[in-house]
Amino acid sequence: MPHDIQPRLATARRSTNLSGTIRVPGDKSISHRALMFGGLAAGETRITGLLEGEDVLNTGKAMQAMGAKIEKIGAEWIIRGIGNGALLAPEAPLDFGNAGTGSRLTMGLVGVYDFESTFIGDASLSKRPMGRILDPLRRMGVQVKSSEGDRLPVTLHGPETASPITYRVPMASAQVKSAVLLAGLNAPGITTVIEPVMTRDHTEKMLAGFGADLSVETDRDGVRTIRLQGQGRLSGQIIDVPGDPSSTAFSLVAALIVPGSDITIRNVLMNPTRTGLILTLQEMGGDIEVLDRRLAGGEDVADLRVHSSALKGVTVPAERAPSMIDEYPVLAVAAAFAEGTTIMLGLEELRVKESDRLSAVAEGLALNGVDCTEGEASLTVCGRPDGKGLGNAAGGAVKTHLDHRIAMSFLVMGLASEHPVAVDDSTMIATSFPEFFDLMAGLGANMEVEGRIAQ
Ligand SMILES: O=C(O)C1=C[C@@H](OP(=O)(O)O)[C@@H](O)[C@H](O)C1
Ligand SMILES: C=C(OP(=O)(O)O)C(=O)O
Repeated sequence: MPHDIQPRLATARRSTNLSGTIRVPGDKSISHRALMFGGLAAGETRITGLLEGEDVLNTGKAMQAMGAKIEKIGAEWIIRGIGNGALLAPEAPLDFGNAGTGSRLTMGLVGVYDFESTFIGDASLSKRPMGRILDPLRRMGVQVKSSEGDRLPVTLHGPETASPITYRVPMASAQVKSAVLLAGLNAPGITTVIEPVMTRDHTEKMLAGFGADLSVETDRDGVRTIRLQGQGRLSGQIIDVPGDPSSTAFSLVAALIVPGSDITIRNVLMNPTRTGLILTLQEMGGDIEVLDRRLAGGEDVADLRVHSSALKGVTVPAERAPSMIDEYPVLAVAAAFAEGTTIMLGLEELRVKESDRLSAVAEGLALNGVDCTEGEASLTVCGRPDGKGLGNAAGGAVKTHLDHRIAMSFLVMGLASEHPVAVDDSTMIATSFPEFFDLMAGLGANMEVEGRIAQ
């Protein structure tokens, strides 16, 4: 587990001419759901392209603890599911490590069962708010024991029969939407989720693919109403997981800011609920060609060809936040190399990720010489296109707070800064992107991980 491993300092240094063709690992959101729904559905699910990051593997372990059979044969993951409504009581607490998605979706999935399930995680996950999931579960009749402020550890015990609810999601969160829908799978009747702001729609699409009786209606204002008929049959599927756009973001921004770069990233998920970063970087003047757009397993995918570009500052509207919520740290890095000012709005959800990403980014930028201002829910970054003076000549390391995206984003920053950029811990990168260092090195990026304990 990453939280038992000694932190490892990592440093990135100025690089030139990144080049080559890569494939990033499978999408994390789809991978979690593939294991969950495959573990729940009757019959066999076969998955290729699964992200083998620690977050996703913890979801697999939780499904095994509740009765699913999961094995890897060659490149394929083969799941024998237990059948909707038939999960077994886990004998020990379910440990989700660093993963908000794994823990929150599983709370919905199993919390409504008439037995006890306990959820634990690492120091980062234990600080994150779980009330957003526990409130709708309480309304469905679930008894909840939680730590102060509705944090982990959490123990749930569902009623004999869960009550289906109508729930308006109070914040833009695919995890909350998904948890309520998954709870609805085991409640008789129709569970309705109203989503005022659209977030990633993998749960809806994939549940329908597994055979759930689910409908989505969108009104003129874009408010979505998702209705799920509970206690239906789900059956095993064949899933090929496309490349993760959130992992793609790091090599994409690196190629834009490192002079002389020309890279291609193959098989990237282009679901429109996930492409806000690409749109924003294109608006900033980023040369990103979207090639061979195609449909694979019900999802849009494409290859991206990226050349280094002179970027300019833009204002990123609040409405775009859900489609790029995990990409703001690396967008802030791109903004540090853009001409002029970039203003990012609608960032309140960044405060409750693996770290308070808004303050972690602002502190890391300031440590490395970038002029930036942290607002309550906004970030303003004044760029320096040639990277002159950026980085930390004294070797000061960015505090990553157990947050993989902070670690990877600042390592990307070091590739175009005059001075090196160091991060205090790179072990968490394995939660979402174990191949990060190898892929970046293959493109010619100058990064190193030290085998010593960070300060
Ligand atoms: O549903 C998902 O797979 C995810 C939803 C988002 O979280 P929120 O629902 O908290 O916005 C995102 O940040 C996370 O990485 C993955
Ligand atoms: C927020 C993230 O994940 P999670 O909520 O699953 O921990 C992320 O991967 O950036």
